[in-house]
Amino acid sequence: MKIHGQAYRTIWLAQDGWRVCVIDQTRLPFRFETVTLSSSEAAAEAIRSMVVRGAPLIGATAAYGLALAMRADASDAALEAALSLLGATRPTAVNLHWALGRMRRVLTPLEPGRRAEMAYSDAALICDEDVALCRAIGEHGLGLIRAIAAERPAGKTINILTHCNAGWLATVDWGTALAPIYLAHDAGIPVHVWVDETRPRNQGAALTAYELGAHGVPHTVIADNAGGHLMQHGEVDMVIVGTDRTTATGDVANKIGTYLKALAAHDNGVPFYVALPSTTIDWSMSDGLRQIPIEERAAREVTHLAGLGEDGEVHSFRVVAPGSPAANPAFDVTPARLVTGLITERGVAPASAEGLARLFPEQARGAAA
Ligand SMILES: CSC[C@H]1O[C@H](OP(=O)(O)O)[C@H](O)[C@@H]1O
Repeated sequence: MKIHGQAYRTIWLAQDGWRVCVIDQTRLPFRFETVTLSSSEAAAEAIRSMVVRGAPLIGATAAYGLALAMRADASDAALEAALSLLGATRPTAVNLHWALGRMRRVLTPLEPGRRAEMAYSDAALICDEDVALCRAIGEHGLGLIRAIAAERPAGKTINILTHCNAGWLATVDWGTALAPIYLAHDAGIPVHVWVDETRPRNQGAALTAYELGAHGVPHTVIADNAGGHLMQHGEVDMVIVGTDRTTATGDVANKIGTYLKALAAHDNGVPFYVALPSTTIDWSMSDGLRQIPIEERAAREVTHLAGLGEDGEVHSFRVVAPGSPAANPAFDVTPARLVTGLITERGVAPASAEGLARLFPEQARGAAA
């Protein structure tokens, strides 16, 4: 997408052809800074510290992290060490394990001398594929927005609520939940986005608002607890969120707070859609609540808030009483029964094993085997 008129992806090769550049998302929205990664350890730290975040982008960064590792040492031992290092960074986003598993299958059979070249090639392919998958999600999601607009008075603004950041900053480009919104806006459909701030890391207030503003999409940042009230008063026509891992039966792990929005949507008859590439489906899981690992992040993310001071510098402020403990589960699981539909690159599926198997028969067969 474009920032100040310049097209960007979230991850790209440096001009030297081997180091990897990413946008430092911990500095947004106040500073647009890039980080150049030159080792698998740096790639792992970028994922752990959320310099890069979002399931597809985590997968892409891990893939390039393996390429950096193979450039340094392409031995079997080094490959295994890099897979372990990168695989241990964050537990919930399945794209991480999908990308590492794909790269393992590609690299293991190769002579060490060929591994670096192939790793860079497959990492680039993973990025290009992600862009295409997310663009396709956008097209299918656009169809849903058009259908809702057709049921409203001509020209009425379609109000869409989203949680966290599932925009182009969470992927290589386009995003998942925001891709349909970008396409609807560009097609001239009047859309407005309620942007959940998304405590504690504020990906909504800091990243989604930044993205939508840069693209000229009308939006309003709201407290996380305001969404239910807006739904009760008819101010939300649909909800679209992303996901970090969705089971083969349609249970959805996403940023903490998503489940509460799904409950409010269900109670108010508001369609609740989840946008995802098939790389975010975990075909090995059928019970999200019991099987999906939920990342517990540092208490400091709850007790402190980063913001722009009067001096124009970014500071961290304590917002919790000194000495009070804080808990920080980073994701929750929305059961399939609360999900209206899954917007994938192959179309919109009911949130069920049958619905996903119809769109991805080859994957469902493999999981059943
Ligand atoms: C398209 S994946 C976006 C997904 O990832 C976010 O989590 P995090 O910012 O911690 O990586 C959030 O759950 C988004 O919905």
